[in-house]
Amino acid sequence: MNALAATSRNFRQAARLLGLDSKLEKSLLIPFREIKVECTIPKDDGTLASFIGFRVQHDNARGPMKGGIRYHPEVDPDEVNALAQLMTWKTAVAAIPYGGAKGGIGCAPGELSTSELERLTRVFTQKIHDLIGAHTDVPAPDMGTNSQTMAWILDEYSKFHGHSPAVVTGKPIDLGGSLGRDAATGRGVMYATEALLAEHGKSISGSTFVIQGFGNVGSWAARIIHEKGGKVIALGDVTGSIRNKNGLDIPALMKHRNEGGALKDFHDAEVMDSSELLVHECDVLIPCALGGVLNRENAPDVKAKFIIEAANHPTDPEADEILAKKGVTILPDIYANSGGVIVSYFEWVQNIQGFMWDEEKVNMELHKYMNNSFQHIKAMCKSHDCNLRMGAFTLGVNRVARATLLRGWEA
Ligand SMILES: NC(=O)C1=CN([C@@H]2O[C@H](COP(=O)(O)OP(=O)(O)OC[C@H]3O[C@@H](n4cnc5c(N)ncnc54)[C@H](O)[C@@H]3O)[C@@H](O)[C@H]2O)C=CC1
Ligand SMILES: O=C(O)CCC(=O)C(=O)O
Repeated sequence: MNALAATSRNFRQAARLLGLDSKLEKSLLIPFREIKVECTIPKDDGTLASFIGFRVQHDNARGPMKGGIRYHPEVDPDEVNALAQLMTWKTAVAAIPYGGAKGGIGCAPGELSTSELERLTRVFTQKIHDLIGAHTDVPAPDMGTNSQTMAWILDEYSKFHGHSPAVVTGKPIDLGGSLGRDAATGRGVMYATEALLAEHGKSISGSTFVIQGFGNVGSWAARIIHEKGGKVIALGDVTGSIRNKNGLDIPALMKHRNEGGALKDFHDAEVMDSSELLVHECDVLIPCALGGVLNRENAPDVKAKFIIEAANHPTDPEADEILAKKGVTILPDIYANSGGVIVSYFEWVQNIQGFMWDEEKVNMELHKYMNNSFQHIKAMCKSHDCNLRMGAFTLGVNRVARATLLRGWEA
């Protein structure tokens, strides 16, 4: 099942639990606007290369649409559509005043030079600049993009609309970015994990972790979990996977990676087959890379007791059912990885206020938002007798439905 079919299925299940009117249900599923643009750039060698860029703006009932921009070879319209829809429910679960959007360009960023990436980002921005904005649609980083990408978008957008720091979040601090945004998704993953484990009488310091992905989300999650005393016993990225049953030395691994070393060359670990990573023995499994990685093929072999969905849509519905039967508890993406968009919201607020918060305040507010959402999700689980995914979906969908109805349908 592709990401869009899976996300829409979860939405429909939540709509049924909530008893939503069928016309409202249909209207909430259809995206507000789907943008597809052709982006041609001169490569460094003078030849031309063409790429397709997408931005799907899913819903704006609760506020400006919000969501990342992904650079990856597998970016396709259905996936962007699904990710945009997930953003709508995610911002509602987090109770931040946004709708949902997502964008992407089908490209392999690792195969483009920095100047080619800059040209591509600028051309993409030229094509969509009149459809984004601080009060319409606010992009941010996602897989394959980072604060530098946001700086180029800010600069290109500002040529058309004047200096506009609030048009993107996840910017460099020197351009109005927020302290704590870089670490926010990983830190939010830690707060979410802490809340879930506490419910089960467990703690991060007494648990073992396996993490897939060592980019922005995975490396920060690993680092903060390690700081909290958690033992990260296996870890993998696109280049390979490693393990150490006594716990990987995450600060040393970060240093090794930041000096250009590949995971497999890290001295204090054993190289393992990446196909074993997601089914490795552990208490907590945290996928922090691609979608659909947990499916009917590997779900029966998963040994983790808890799965924290730091990636977007890592578990397909078939795996969801298999894992539920095995008694695995899954903390869903629209809550587990919401730390990133929550601190994006703080960044946007700071840009609009023209006042910068210190990092302590950012992290304290993030903790408060993550804990509040967890309590609200649990309340929905109780009132609808459902699992955490449906608790989060019913919470998010209900908030968007209420906002839509309050705004009215009159033309
Ligand atoms: N950056 C953010 O603030 C947020 C990101 N997310 C989600 O978290 C996930 C990761 O995003 P980022 O860390 O920002 O991306 P990133 O581009 O910084 O890192 C991606 C990581 O995934 C690894 N990876 C890629 N393909 C892989 C494969 N086939 N097998 C194993 N590892 C693979 C890469 O090697 C890299 O370590 C995505 O699903 C993204 O949508 C969710 C919320 C916010
Ligand atoms: O920070 C943001 O605005 C969006 C982050 C994002 O794309 C996500 O949560 O999946």
